[in-house]
Amino acid sequence: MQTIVVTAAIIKHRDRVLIAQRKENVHQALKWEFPGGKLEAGESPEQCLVREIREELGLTINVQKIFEVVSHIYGERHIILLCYLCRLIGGSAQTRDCHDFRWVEINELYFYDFAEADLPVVSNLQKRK
Ligand SMILES: Nc1nc2c([nH]c(=O)n2[C@H]2C[C@H](O)[C@@H](COP(=O)(O)OP(=O)(O)OP(=O)(O)O)O2)c(=O)[nH]1
Ligand SMILES: [Mg+2]
Repeated sequence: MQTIVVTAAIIKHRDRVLIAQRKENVHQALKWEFPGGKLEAGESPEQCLVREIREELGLTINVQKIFEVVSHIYGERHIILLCYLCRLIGGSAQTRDCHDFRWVEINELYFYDFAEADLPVVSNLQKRK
């Protein structure tokens, strides 16, 4: 089994959080997630998140602190998901490398079909609201 390290950004802005929908024809296609991606060689998790959020949504963020670490197995893929609280510092979101995105209230997160690894993160966000 392969283990991959993935970063995910919880970007809160005016009582809403940014969620993204994964593209068609990728792992977990069309599921909703906290945007981010795989750590590349030599990169810190913070650098990875800043890069991924620019690539996928065209936004500039500050990575603030770790919120949750999730270990999840999807068949033959084991992911370690590092979820960070982030602050938006520039840009307005565009669908550069995602299918869609939404700014949603924390109590609306339940309406979206999230990737399985995100379910504990969604419920923790709702608890700590
Ligand atoms: N970014 C992100 N990935 C997640 C979340 N939940 C979840 O199960 N994943 C999984 C889906 C994928 O198997 C893996 C992340 O891969 P990815 O496809 O986003 O990676 P990437 O952005 O670097 O894209 P690529 O270069 O591989 O195309 O983690 C989440 O909330 N955010
Ligand atoms: Mg990604």
